[in-house]
Amino acid sequence: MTTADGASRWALEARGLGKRFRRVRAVQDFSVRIPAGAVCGLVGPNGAGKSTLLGMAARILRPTEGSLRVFGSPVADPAGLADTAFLAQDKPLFPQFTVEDTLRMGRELNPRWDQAVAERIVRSGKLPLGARVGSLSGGQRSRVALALAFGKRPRLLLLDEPMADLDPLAAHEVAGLLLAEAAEQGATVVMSSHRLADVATMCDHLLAVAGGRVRLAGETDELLAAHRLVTGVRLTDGVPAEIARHTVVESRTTGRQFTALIRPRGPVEGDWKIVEPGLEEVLLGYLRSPAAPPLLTAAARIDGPHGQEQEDQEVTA
Ligand SMILES: Nc1ncnc2c1ncn2[C@@H]1O[C@H](COP(=O)(O)OP(=O)(O)OP(=O)(O)O)[C@@H](O)[C@H]1O
Repeated sequence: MTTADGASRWALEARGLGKRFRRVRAVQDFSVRIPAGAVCGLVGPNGAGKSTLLGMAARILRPTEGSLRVFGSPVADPAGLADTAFLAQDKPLFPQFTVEDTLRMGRELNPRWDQAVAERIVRSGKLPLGARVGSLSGGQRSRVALALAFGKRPRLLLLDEPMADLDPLAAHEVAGLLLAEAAEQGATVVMSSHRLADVATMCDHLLAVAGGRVRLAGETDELLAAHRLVTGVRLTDGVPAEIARHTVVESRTTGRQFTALIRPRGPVEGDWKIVEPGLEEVLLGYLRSPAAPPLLTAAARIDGPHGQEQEDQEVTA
């Protein structure tokens, strides 16, 4: 689908996407889309396929199944390369280069380079342009790597754990910088992270993966609003019948106390305490329960032969 000016509404569209490394299926049956302009958190346990997915979108890895489109063009089309910036987990930079050399390299390699943007990011961290990259702290190196990425003026910024090695203060600073630059440039950001607090504060979209498959995808608010956390005193063994008629993502019992994360299919009957769960409760529920059906909001879902099935939802407290 395209907008009035002909641009694709979707930054990423995966249809039946898969990546196999010999016997390992790192990504499989992956059908999802991320709208242009989203700041999307990519979350999941170690080995879930997050880096593989980012690597395919960044054109570093070639899909072995299905298709992947970036702003409507097949990922194999070299024309889209200039639109994408990728910040790998280890933020590769040349340690012998100064900050200034690094920005010069960015300028020489990228036809759309914006020196003012790159310098603003570096200067706002009070980094001397003459400092050698190898002498910088982890947080300062992250800032240089982000300057290099944003200097490209990308439409799509793919970040693999951008804040993993930062202290809380530096992480807060880098998060603010990232959101401000992304908003100013109108860029779409897909950012993998194990730091759920960062994802909750920064991201308006979520893509949760496990075992190379989509578990949750769509607008964060909508995903959370589709769930309820139900607690109360259990009177029978197993999941009480009035709860079992909803989609039960996860349930547990401690003594006589029963707790369940559900996707309500209508009003929840019975004497239960019912609240809307937080991001961490929802994510952990899905990651602990591989058999729970995935949930994709209408914006994230791709219908068709490779699209995921989704149940009808009716959310009521
Ligand atoms: N080059 C490779 N060769 C073989 N197997 C690979 C390769 N890259 C990734 N894998 C495998 O693919 C699966 C997904 O790995 P990936 O790095 O995408 O996970 P991840 O979600 O990014 O994990 P983490 O949170 O630990 O960074 C893992 O089982 C991993 O061992």
